[in-house]
Amino acid sequence: MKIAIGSDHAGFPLKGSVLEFLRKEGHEIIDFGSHNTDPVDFPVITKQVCQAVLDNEAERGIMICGTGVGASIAANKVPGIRASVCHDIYTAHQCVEHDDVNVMAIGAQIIGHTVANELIERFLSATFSTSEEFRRRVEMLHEMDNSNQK
Ligand SMILES: O=C(CO)[C@H](O)[C@H](O)[C@H](O)COP(=O)(O)O
Repeated sequence: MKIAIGSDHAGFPLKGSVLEFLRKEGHEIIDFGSHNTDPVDFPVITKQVCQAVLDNEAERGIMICGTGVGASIAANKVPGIRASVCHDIYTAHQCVEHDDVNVMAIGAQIIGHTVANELIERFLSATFSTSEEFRRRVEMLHEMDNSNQK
């Protein structure tokens, strides 16, 4: 799968092991930085990751900040993006199955690399349900995106 990934300075320490894991699993990666621990504002990198998903350069996005919170807030402001902080296994797959989440946010100050890799594996292997109820709800989210753009 093609994955767009990014972090801020707080997420950078976890990004290395995540990149290694993604490569080992055979994923194609677009890395939008950060490439060191110099302070960088998470909305800047988050927007780039989200744009790559919207442009179909990547099928899913992964953002790593300190807590995952700032990145998920920023990503959810981009029309067409549905983002979630995923710090437990159930959320990591259910958010895709029910809500068609396309950007996962994780916090390097909250979880370690082993948990991060397992969460990412569950997120990437999940697929959106074909059930009408979930499709209907995500369609409502699209409508909210469109009305907010006006
Ligand atoms: O977690 C974050 C936002 O939700 C950020 O990654 C930062 O860790 C957090 O905002 C703290 O900022 P700082 O510049 O690292 O002190």
